[in-house]
Order: sequence, then structure tokens, then C-alpha cells
Amino acid sequence: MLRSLSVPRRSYSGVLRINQLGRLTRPSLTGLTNGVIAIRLSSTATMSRDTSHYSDISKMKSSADGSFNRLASTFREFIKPGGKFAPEKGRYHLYVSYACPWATRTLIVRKLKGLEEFFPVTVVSPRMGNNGWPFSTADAFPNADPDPLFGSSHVKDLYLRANPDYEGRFTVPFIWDTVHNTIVNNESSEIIRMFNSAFNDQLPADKAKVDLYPEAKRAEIDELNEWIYPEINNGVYRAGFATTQEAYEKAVHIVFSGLDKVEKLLTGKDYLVDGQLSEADVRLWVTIVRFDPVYVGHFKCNFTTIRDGYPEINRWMKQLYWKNAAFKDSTNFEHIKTHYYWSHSQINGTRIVPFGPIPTIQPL
Ligand SMILES: N[C@@H](CCC(=O)N[C@@H](CS)C(=O)NCC(=O)O)C(=O)O
Repeated sequence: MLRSLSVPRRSYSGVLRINQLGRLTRPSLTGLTNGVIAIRLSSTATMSRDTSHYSDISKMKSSADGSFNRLASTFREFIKPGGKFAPEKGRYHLYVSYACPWATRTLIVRKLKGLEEFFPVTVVSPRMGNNGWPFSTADAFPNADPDPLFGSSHVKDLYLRANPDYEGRFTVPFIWDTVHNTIVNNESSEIIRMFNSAFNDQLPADKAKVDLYPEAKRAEIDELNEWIYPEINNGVYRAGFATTQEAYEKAVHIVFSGLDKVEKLLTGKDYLVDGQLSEADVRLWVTIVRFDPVYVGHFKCNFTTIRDGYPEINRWMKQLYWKNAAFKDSTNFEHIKTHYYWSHSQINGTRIVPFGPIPTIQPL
């Protein structure tokens, strides 16, 4: 496709880069008149600014003491009636990875709330290389999709389309708005809150009444989220991405003391907050289901496994997986295992994906 574009100088002065499949990713320049150049548009044309320090996770810097600190998400708008982003069918799109726990939160809640038609989903390939998350057109993988909106080759192309000056990591999940052609929100904890309530008046009664953050239980849920996120959800990453022995040991002890607390909380109970499924379960579950297949080995969280060391957590996890399709259908162990073991070459240089555990999740 050949198009004329007016582009600022810096966007065509970028260096040549080779993507993970060995392809040249600089757009080819075919003419230049008065600042208007003809660019043979490849889907990578939007990414000529050098953003490799954000897209390549193997080059991610840790803090001076060797600990991992997650950057805050930056697109933080809300879908709400009367707002810039109104709750409308056919308007939004959800981009996810099956591998990513934060993205899996959004898939689970989307399904629990029956929002499939409001948020069509695109799944990236699990092999995150030096350009970040690829779509299937750049890296074919079973159950990965092409980008249906723009034919982008990588998630980063969409971030730079939304904001050419974007500074930050190119993360999933995120919601794309086809009216303003931008990212509405890339923070899963906020996306699941929107899913929980913003579309209720357009949903059938049985789905509208599903409430994962009920008024009466909010204080209890907030209190759980407050320690489960740093100690467990992000805790496993802090153990796995630590670059000193000291930072790792500190982080891994926090993970297991968090799990000990959860084991006590779940004893004899089906849900964290008495009697009902809430967002606290969803937020914890996505980490627990990855624990034995990935975090025990890859992130060195190996004091014990969930199946051997935490019978109550294991029972809770299996029940949700085997009895609730929203959980099982949002989980793809092939994507999960491949992503972590393949993508973090700073931790697993051979990129070998372990065969076990067998089974990946135990039967009920
Ligand atoms: N705060 C974000 C975190 C999302 C996130 O870190 N996603 C990871 C995958 S699990 C990602 O896309 N990382 C890409 C990168 O850091 O380059 C959320 O909860 O939505």
C-alpha cells in the first residue's frame, strides 16, 4: 500500500531494526518533497521512533538494590454514561494475552458479566520478543489472532497510534475505542470495575445483577486487594525479576507468607469474601493458576507447590476452574507456559519450555 503522509522529521530518522523474525522494520522511503514523503506502509510504519527500551523486557532495568518495580499504567479513562467514552455496543475492543494474569482478569469478568458482544477480543501471540507482544501475523501461534482493526504487527504499534509520544511499557490488557481511535484504559483493576457496572442497563437481568464489587463488601474486598496484590500477584514477579540474591530472598518470603494467610482465609470456604464470588477471587485466582506451571520454576517461588503445600487454595482454584466456564475458558496453559519461559530470556536463556507439571491443573 502506498500513501502520502506528512510526518515530522524525527519519525523517519530512526535506525534500521530487525524484528524477532529477522525482518527489517523500518518503513521504506520512496520520495521526499516539502516534508511530505511517500511511505510504503507496512504495519510497522508507526513504530519508527526507537522505543526498544520499553518493548524489550530482557533489557528492563531493576532498581539499584536489585528489586523489580512495576511502572504504573498510563491510559486511565473510564467508560461511563454521559462521558467521553460512553457504554456503547460495537465501539470498543479488548486486546489481551492468554498468558498474562492481568489480562486474564479482564477475560474472566467479561465472561461472568456476559459482555462478549460489547468487547470483541483479540489475543496476541505468547512469545514476547524485542518488539514486545506480536500479533499472529508477526508470530503465528495456535489461538493467537491478527489485529482486526489496523493489521498491526505488534501491540506497540497500537500504543504509538494512540499516542506517538507514548513513554511507557506496551502492556496488555487494554481497551481500544474505535470512535476516538485511542486506548481508553490499560489497567486491569480498573477495566474489571468498568465491566462490573458500566454496561448493566444494557445487559439481561441475570448478567446485570452479577456484582463482583458489591457496596456492602467493598471495604473487605479493598482490604484483601491491598495486600494480595503486592504480596502475591506482583510478589511472584518481584521474586522472579530480582537481580540480587537479597532482593529475591526478601520477595520470595513475602510470597509464601501471603499464601499462608490465604490458606487460612480459605479454609472451609468457597470464596475469599464470605458466600460470594467477588473481584478479590478473580484477582487472586489468575496468579494461583499460574503458580505450579510457571512461578515455582521460572520465578523460583519453590518453597512448595500449591498442590502439595496449600490444599485449601488448591481446592478453591480447582473448583473455580472446573465448575465455572468463565475461569476455564479464559485459561490457556500453552500460552501461559510458552510466554514466561520463552519471553524472559534474561531468566531462561535457552527458552526451553518445561513439559510439566503433569497434570497442569489437577482434577476435582
Ligand atoms: N498494571 C497493568 C499491568 C499489565 C502488565 O504488566 N502486563 C504485562 C503482561 S503480564 C505486559 O504486557 N508486559 C509487557 C512489558 O512490560 O513489556 C494491569 O494490571 O493491567
